[in-house]
Amino acid sequence: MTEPRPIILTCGEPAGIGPELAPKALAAGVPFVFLGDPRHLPEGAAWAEVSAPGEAVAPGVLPVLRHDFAAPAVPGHPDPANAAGVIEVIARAVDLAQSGAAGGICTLPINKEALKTGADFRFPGHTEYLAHLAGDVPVVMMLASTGVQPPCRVVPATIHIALSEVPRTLTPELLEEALRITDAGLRRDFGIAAPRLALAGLNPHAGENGVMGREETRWIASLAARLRAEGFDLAGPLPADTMFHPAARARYDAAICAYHDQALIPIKTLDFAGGVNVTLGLPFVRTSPDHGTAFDIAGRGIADAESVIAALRMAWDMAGRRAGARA
Ligand SMILES: NC(=O)C1=CN([C@@H]2O[C@H](COP(=O)(O)OP(=O)(O)OC[C@H]3O[C@@H](n4cnc5c(N)ncnc54)[C@H](O)[C@@H]3O)[C@@H](O)[C@H]2O)C=CC1
Ligand SMILES: NCC(=O)COP(=O)(O)O
Repeated sequence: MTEPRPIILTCGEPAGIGPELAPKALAAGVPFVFLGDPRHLPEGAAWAEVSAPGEAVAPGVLPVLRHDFAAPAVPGHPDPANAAGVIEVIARAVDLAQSGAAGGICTLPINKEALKTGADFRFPGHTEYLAHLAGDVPVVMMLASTGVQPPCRVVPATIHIALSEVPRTLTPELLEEALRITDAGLRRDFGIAAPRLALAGLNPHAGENGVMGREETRWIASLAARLRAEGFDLAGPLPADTMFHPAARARYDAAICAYHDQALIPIKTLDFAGGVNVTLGLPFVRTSPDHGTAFDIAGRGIADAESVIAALRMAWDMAGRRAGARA
């Protein structure tokens, strides 16, 4: 039974709210170190440079593993010169987690457009980039609430693609993989011994027996039946519009949805402040706040730190479970 190593908090987009959230995140009360350029922290923030995760600093002081960027940050205005630094920080955090020097990573938000423009970043987000860095392993994005009961946990089986591409991207293989990774992730990282899964249909009313779309009758229902026969506790395909009220959420531990907004609208509506984004399937722990770079408020000091605090605590819990320190 050993406590895990500290979590790495990656800086994300320096022109977003990430850097101003880092000092506020000390309120999480779990060991972590900020990986980024200290010039991007808010003026007056108490920070101290460390050379490795876990090096002691005074209470209330943000430990910083220094990563020098090309340019200072102007809130709300991403500098293309800094895009490479953002990407390097994520890769460096993964190295630290993979080597065992860190217990896991918690990522502050990146701006996908800024990375594409500034560094021709070819991944739609952290999730896909982390899967690549881990050796192109299959993963799923799960968003988990911490501030509502019954909890809301959602997995979009397809992620950052155009809505018009969803029906052809959502294949039986992809959906089955998402269900299996979610089931395994809930057991491994959330201590849920027998996960109850709920599967959303693709179409309104889950197709209503083929009247409003045929994917459910063509293959989704039979996939669900096969997995149930194998032992999965799996309901569905269900109409997505009635899956997220409290009585419905009480019946499952995670909802597997067909596409991004079907999954993320309910959780961001129910618990924007306390939502945490988790990547399941990676060989290391990764969480993130559920919000983005919020350029509209960056630099004003008003960004709410609840989600990053919840994300750090969740990463610490997951790391503890993997290290055998928690049940
Ligand atoms: N994990 C990540 O790296 C994520 C990155 N993004 C990226 O962020 C960028 C902006 O995305 P948007 O859709 O505009 O979402 P957003 O979450 O950045 O902002 C949506 C609205 O919520 C507010 N908001 C967000 N976080 C807040 C906080 N902590 N406290 C107070 N108010 C907050 C913003 O001011 C804005 O009005 C995009 O490039 C997107 O791809 C979005 C989500 C996650
Ligand atoms: N909409 C959720 C989101 O953009 C998170 O993406 P990722 O960077 O965590 O892959």
